[in-house]
This record gives sequence, structure tokens and C-alpha cells, in this order.
Amino acid sequence: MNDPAPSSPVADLLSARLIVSCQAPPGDPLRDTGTLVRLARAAAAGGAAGIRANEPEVIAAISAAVDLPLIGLWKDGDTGVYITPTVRHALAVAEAGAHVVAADATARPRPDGGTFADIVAAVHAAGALVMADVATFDEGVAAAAAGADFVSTTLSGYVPGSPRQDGPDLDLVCALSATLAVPVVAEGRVSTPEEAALALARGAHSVVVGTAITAPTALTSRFVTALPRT
Ligand SMILES: CC(=O)N[C@H](C=O)[C@@H](O)[C@H](O)[C@H](O)COP(=O)(O)O
Repeated sequence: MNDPAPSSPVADLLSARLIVSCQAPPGDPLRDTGTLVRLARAAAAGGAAGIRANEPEVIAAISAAVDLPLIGLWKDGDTGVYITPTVRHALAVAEAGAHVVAADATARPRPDGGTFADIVAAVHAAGALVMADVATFDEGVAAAAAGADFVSTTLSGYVPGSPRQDGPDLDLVCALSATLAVPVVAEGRVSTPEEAALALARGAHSVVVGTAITAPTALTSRFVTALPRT
């Protein structure tokens, strides 16, 4: 294992804690800035240590309303590299008030031909930290080498060649945590408190939960799908 990287105040605040992702997909009735701010306030009231949020307008509004570390991203599209794909997106997220900018750090080509390292350099120059959203072990190693401050398993199961498991990819969490000096975040399909605790036991620095807490449309659909049709 590598020596641990010097920890940041934000990393210390998130250590062994829950981050709640407050997002709503296009077309969802909850996709409204005021509603997402209320979801973030509810997460804070419930004891979340951090919030993850999408789009500069929403990030700015949550930043003004909730006094917790804020992980921001900017989804642009839904295919290829869509999570904070360029330096322009990353700087807008930082300027909106995110303490940590989450960006795709998979090995896929970016829409503007840039690199993840470009994003790291720009975000650090703007005074924020970077969370690398990866799908594989090799991408996590490369992202840490490129200067990421956190590596998150966000994209495991969502890119070609990365099979989607029913639950979180805890083997990836474990392998990255055992190898990287930077904090590793368990994210993606964490559905129960027990899975969140297990992710920490497998080495995660912190855990992000989205759908299971803040997505009633998707949760309702799961129940409906489980019922027999008459
Ligand atoms: C793959 C992708 O685009 N993930 C996004 C990243 O920000 C979000 O849509 C997820 O909700 C988030 O990662 C939390 O995951 P889950 O909702 O499974 O707890």
C-alpha cells in the first residue's frame, strides 16, 4: 500500500461518513432547484456529512443553504464522458461553490479532446479539490497519479466493459482502498445502511448514496416492477 496522502480538511470532515447525492434526472418532477435544496437540507438534518449535486445553479443554491462539504458535478448529456467532461464544466462547478469537483476519469476520449489531468490542474488552480469518477481499478490508479484528491467508484457498471452488479462494486472499493494513498469513495447502487457500513469495512473512506435516499421516482418504480401485473 502507498503511504497515505496528507489529508485535507474536507477529507477529514467526510472520513467514515455519509455523502448524500441530491440529483434528479431530466424530466423528473424533482428536477427543480428549490426542491433539490430541500433534499440537501433534509440530508443535512438527517446527519449527512456531505452533499453531491449536479449543475452550477443547483450547486450554488445548495452552497448557500447547507453548511457541509459540497461535491459538485455538471452532467452534460448521457452518453460517453458526460460527468463534468471539460475544463469549462469543471471551472463552472468550482465557481458555483463546490469544495470538490467530481469528473469522469475513465479512459474514454473526452468531447473536447482534453484530459482528466487538465481538469485536475484547472480545478486546483481555482482552489478546489477533485474527485475522480472511475469504473475500473486501472482508471483509479491513473486518476490518483494524475492528481485526483479522491477516487470514487461512481462509474463501475456504467461504461462498456464494466459489468453492472446488483449492488455496489465493493471488490473495486477494496482493491482501490488497499492500493491508493488518496481517499476512496464507495458510490453507485449502495441501497441499504448495511451496504454503506460494509463499504466502510471494505476500506472506503466515505460512502455516497443517491437513489436510495433522494429518488422517489426510481424507488417507486422498483416496487411497481416487483408486483405481479394483473
Ligand atoms: C452513473 C452516474 O451517472 N452516476 C451519477 C453520478 O453523479 C448519479 O446519477 C448517481 O445517482 C450517483 O452516482 C449515486 O449513485 P446511486 O444513485 O446509485 O446511489
